[in-house]
Amino acid sequence: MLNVDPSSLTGTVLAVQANYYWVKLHDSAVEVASQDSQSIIPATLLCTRRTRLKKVGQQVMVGDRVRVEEPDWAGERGAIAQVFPRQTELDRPPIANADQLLLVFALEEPTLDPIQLSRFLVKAESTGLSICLCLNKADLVTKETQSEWGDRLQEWGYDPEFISVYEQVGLEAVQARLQNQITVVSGPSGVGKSSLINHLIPAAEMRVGAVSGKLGRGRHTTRHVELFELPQGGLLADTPGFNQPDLDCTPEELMSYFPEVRQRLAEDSCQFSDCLHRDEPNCAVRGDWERYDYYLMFLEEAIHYQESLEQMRDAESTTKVKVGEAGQRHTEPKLETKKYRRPSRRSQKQELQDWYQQDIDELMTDED
Ligand SMILES: Nc1nc2c(ncn2[C@@H]2O[C@H](COP(=O)(O)OP(=O)(O)OP(=O)(O)O)[C@@H](O)[C@H]2O)c(=O)[nH]1
Ligand SMILES: [Zn+2]
Repeated sequence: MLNVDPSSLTGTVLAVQANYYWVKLHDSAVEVASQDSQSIIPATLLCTRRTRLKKVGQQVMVGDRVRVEEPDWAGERGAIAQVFPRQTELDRPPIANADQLLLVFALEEPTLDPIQLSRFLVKAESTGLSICLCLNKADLVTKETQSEWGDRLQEWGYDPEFISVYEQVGLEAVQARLQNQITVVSGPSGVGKSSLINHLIPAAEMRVGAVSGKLGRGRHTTRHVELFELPQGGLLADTPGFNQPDLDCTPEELMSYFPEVRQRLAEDSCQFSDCLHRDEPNCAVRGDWERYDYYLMFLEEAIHYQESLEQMRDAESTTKVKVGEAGQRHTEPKLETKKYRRPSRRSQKQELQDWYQQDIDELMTDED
């Protein structure tokens, strides 16, 4: 008979497969349980979800902190009885309570492209998580190139780690930034994400990897999300975060994703509250900061995005749902709504940006 305080048995969901959840018990829970039980307390339990949770539609995500009931220590089983409120929630990959993104780029092979990097940074900013930027393959560039990039990125508002997985340089600093955090890895293809992950998570820790197969190639094809334990504490999602750097943000959102804009608006304000920082008079943001042109380029995209949102909204309000005889629903246009179409305005910048997008899409296409 167990005397464990039922509320103390908490853990974090590391992986989800069908209706099963791999829950890593929190150290405190293991400690309490060990005092009360003769059995060896396993580090992870394979859990089901209580019917009660299913009934209220409570989903369980990787990263969720949960309370487990009715542990079967010998069988290493349990049941999730409660999901604690989430601090953060990512869509792609679906992960709860992530603290930060580990954005990995290479200095060479492929050559660091400031526009592609900015695109990823903007996307990373849009998650609201903190960003740890790692520039890998430092072995391929000179110290001067590294310090140039270092200064440049400081100006952008970032504090990158220069690393070389090959030469094992800078990896302790990365480890320190991952400690006790839930981190999601992201970055374009070929920059060394897998190499870095394999370094950070020793093979011995990959036991849970049996859930999804080995970490490494193939992890992209499964679209399976799993958190791995870092030896010094903390969890790392093996699935690279967003691979599609479509910005999908409105102009207003976009500006908040540039540290340079945030900083300028904290010190001063524009004459117009809805200033897009393009050519409006008395703008506090427009200026000779390096990424201002990228801002303008992404702004075009954000404006298009907003327009497409508005068009969708218009389309919704110009159709009505009809219910047919058999109860089937279909939409048909409402009468007498005036139709207006915006002239498609494709500036040079937009074309340039499309070109980059195409480039990135090609880069992003996995082998699967
Ligand atoms: N010179 C150098 N090459 C590296 C370094 N780290 C990784 N590489 C090489 O870069 C290539 C890509 O590494 P991966 O770890 O597969 O990169 P990835 O980001 O996981 O790539 P995808 O699986 O396509 O997303 C491989 O040939 C690695 O051996 C490094 O520090 N220096
Ligand atoms: Zn402005």
